[in-house]
Parts: sequence; structure tokens; C-alpha cells
Amino acid sequence: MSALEKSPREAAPLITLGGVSQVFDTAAGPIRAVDDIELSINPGEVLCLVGESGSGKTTAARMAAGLARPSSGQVSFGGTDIWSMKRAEFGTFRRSVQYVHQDPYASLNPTRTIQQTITAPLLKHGVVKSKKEAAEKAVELLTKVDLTPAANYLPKFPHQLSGGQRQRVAVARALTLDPKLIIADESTSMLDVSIRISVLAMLGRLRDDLGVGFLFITHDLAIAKYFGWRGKTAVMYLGRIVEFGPTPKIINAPTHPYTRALIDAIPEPDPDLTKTKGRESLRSLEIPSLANLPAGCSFHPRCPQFEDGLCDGKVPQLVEIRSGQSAACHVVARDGVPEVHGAPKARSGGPGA
Ligand SMILES: Nc1ncnc2c1ncn2[C@@H]1O[C@H](COP(=O)(O)OP(=O)(O)OP(=O)(O)O)[C@@H](O)[C@H]1O
Repeated sequence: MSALEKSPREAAPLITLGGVSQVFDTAAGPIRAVDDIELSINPGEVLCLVGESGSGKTTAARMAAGLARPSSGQVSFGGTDIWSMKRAEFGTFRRSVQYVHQDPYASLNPTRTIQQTITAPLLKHGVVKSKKEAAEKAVELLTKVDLTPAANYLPKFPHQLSGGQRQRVAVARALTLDPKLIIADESTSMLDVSIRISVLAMLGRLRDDLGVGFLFITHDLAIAKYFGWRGKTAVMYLGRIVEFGPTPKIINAPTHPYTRALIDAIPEPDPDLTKTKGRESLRSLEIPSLANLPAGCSFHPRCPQFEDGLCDGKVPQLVEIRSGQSAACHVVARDGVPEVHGAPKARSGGPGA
């Protein structure tokens, strides 16, 4: 069984990305923004996708949402390839998977009031039977995202709201069609810290109360820790998944040198994260271009564990390093994790758990 396969007793995945790649033609030549990734999200599960800017998180998420077609590989919803679905089935899939963008200002129609923004999908898809019922449902949804009293917000336009309030409206709109999965793409990264925390807390409540699954995209492992503690985390680097596992293991006992470097880079004095810090310096801070990737492991020019002839040969595949935790690293697969990052530390919960 490969590292990412589920045992038969686990729930059938809601969404699966099977060997999915996305190639873009650019002025510098073709680039593989996402290269052969395997991911699955079970109903009600939180999967955090973490990596630096340009690692392919948004491209992967757009494919998971059916907003972009993979160059190769398969995206399945409930076991069916979404690109072989009939129109009606594809419509059901699109309603079940809602995307919340980083910048709600760009995704909310500036000419529509909040009431129009929320009621339009309700009426269009027949979730409600009348405008009156739609207005009642809009109040209910705004209340769910803590925009209260809702009546104050309904007549407003997006430009009359703060960034945090706009993001809450975007989440309320995502909830209109009772989704099974919300893809939150850096949804809090443009917000001030205190507002970010309150929006994250609201999303956490929805996660717990509604049982909706999340594909949660962030460049910040500290946020993945907060939001996805009871879920899983996949770490991406230059289009590939380099580490995957339960979030507490990724945070407390990272195995891939890149994950450890990400943890080292977190400026916050988080005691859990600090405990895991590797005190290894990268050989280079420069991220290679996707148009001209180094041979073998694309992290090798930066990796403190680089071995000549091993790391610059073949591309490493994800293999299980510890139970449920896999990494794509030749050295770790051969030698295990260096002493300083040894055994997982005992922990029972995280701040977002
Ligand atoms: N439509 C496109 N055409 C050409 N290149 C693209 C396109 N979309 C994304 N890319 C490139 O693909 C790579 C991955 O981009 P992507 O947005 O998926 O990364 P990301 O990890 O989400 O980064 P960020 O956090 O900055 O959005 C980048 O090099 C980006 O420039």
C-alpha cells in the first residue's frame, strides 16, 4: 500500500487528485506548476496545503475545485472523474466544492449589495422558493459568520465593509449551497493579525459545527497548525508534495529537510514550533525557477543534507518514513530523520483543535 492510500475501513474520499499535473506555457518555456501529485480529502476532513509562494498550491486547488483542467492525471469526486461527468453531475460537484479566495474584494461583485450577493445563488439553484425565504436564509448565513445584527449588513456594498467583514461575506456566500468542501485559499493572509485570528476562529467553528471539509491553503505552517491540527498537512515545493502526514506530526516531528526549513523560518516564538527547529542552515536561499529545475530532487541546491550523486540523480518519490507520515527525500528514506528532529514529541492538542 502506498503512503497515501487509505485502509478499507476509512471513509471513501470526497475528492481525489490522482497523479495530477498542470503544465503552463510561459515565455521562459513550459513549466510544471504541479507535478504528479496524489491527494485525497475525506468527508469532513481538513487538509492543509502548505508551501512558499509559487509552490503550486493555488494551481492544485483550482484543479481540485474543477476550475482548471489538469494537463494529466485525474480529479475524482465521489469516485467519478469530474472531467468525464455529464453537465448536471458536474454542476452538483461544483456546488459541493466552494472556493474562498485570498482577496474577497476581487471576488465579490462591487455593484451588488450583500443581500443580493447571498440571495442570488439561493434563488438561482432553487435552495429557497421565494425572495422572502432567501432574505431569511441570508440573515441566517450572515449570523453564522458572525456578521450581526445581519440586517445592518444586508443593504451594504462590499466597499462599505472592512476586509475581515468582506471575507466573512465570501464565506457566507460559499455556504449558500451547503457545500461538502470549502477550499480556503490564503483566505486570511490579507487580514490584520487580530482580524485574521477571529476569521480563523469562525472558520474553525464552521469546520466543527457543520462537518464541512476544508482544503486549507497557506504559506504559513503556524496557521496550518492552528486550523488543521486534527487534520492532515501536505507540504509542497516547486510543484511536488515533499511531505505528507497528520498535522501534529508535520509540526512536531517533520522529516523532510524543506519542512524543517519552513519551521525554522517561522518568526513567532511558538514553543512547539521552536522545539522542532532544526538549527540547520540552507545552502542557498534562492528558489530555482520552475522553467529550469535542478536534476533529481529540486530542493537539493538548498538542502543541508545534500549528497552528491544521490540527491542530484533521480527525483525522490514520497515514501512512508513513520506511520502515516511520508516524505520525498533520498537521504531521509535511507537514513531516517537526523537526531535533532528525532521521535515525535508527546502532544495531545493544538490551539485550533
Ligand atoms: N495561468 C498561468 N500561466 C502561467 N504560469 C502560471 C499560471 N498560473 C500559475 N502559474 C505559475 O505556476 C507556479 C505556481 O503558481 P501557484 O499560484 O499555483 O503557486 P502558489 O503556491 O499558490 O503561490 P502563491 O501563494 O504565490 O499564489 C508559479 O510559478 C506561477 O507563476
